[in-house]
Amino acid sequence: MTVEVRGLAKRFGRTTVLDNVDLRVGPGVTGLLGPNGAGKTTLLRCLATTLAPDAGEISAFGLDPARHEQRTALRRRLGYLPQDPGFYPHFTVFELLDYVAILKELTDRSRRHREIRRVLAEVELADRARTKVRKLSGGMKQRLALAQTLIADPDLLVLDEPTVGLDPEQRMRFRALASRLGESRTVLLSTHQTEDVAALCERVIVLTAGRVVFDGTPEELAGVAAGRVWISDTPPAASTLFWRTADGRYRTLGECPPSGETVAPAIEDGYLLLLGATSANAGEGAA
Ligand SMILES: Nc1ncnc2c1ncn2[C@@H]1O[C@H](COP(=O)(O)OP(=O)(O)OP(=O)(O)O)[C@@H](O)[C@H]1O
Repeated sequence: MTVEVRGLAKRFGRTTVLDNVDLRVGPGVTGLLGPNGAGKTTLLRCLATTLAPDAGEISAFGLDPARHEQRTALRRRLGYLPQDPGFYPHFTVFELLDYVAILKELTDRSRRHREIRRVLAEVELADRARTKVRKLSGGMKQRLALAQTLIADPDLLVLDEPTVGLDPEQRMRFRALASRLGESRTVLLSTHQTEDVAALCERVIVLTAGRVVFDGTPEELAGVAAGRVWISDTPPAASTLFWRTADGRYRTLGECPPSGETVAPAIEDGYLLLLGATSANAGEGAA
């Protein structure tokens, strides 16, 4: 396993944000799902060595980020896409990547510039190399953030909501890139997009209130809702989650509606059931 986490705990003030998290993540693409505030970013920050946990152990490539020298060695093998990458707005795209590449110890100028051209091509920003960062669109900034993550070809990629702000074409390109990387590297990404998990991840971990509540394949997550997704001509009781589909029928998650027929569940259904969300939005579906 690339990453092993045991008994990880983190509090901010009185709030327990990570509560005894155990994880093992190996090569391939693993998705981290969880509602807002579940602790995903906090967990990824601990793995990316930007935040020290209060308790527990992390080992990545056998290295312990709590130890200074091992932390440095780990950072050499790590690419981290933070949720809010702070960019210097007056840098050009190329200057910014050059700066990051220097921090990543690419000291040879021509090798470094080759590497920058490589990552710019990966995220389709080659034609923006001379553009100031402040002039990029939101989606382009996100791709620039991804580009800096790829510099020096890290073995472990920790990506916090990498598809936020990407248009559909760029999301597809990201999936292609991430799955290619996942063939030989370890990619751990957080997302709210269950479609990305379905399309891309071999494994999915669900975190809620700082605890791992599911760890399995996307199919197994969908399977949580097996026999609990229905299509019917009449709306169900208002206490279940349902909506009217384009063909005028009702899709219900949870209790069987009158004369309902079961349909195959999606990952999102399993995820929502796991979070106990079937009555949280009761009746909204009829709107
Ligand atoms: N530096 C901090 N100081 C205080 N509280 C924090 C800090 N960072 C995170 N938190 C709190 O920790 C909890 C978990 O936050 P975190 O950002 O890890 O969640 P998340 O699962 O990534 O959420 P989202 O999906 O909204 O990005 C939240 O209650 C948040 O307010």
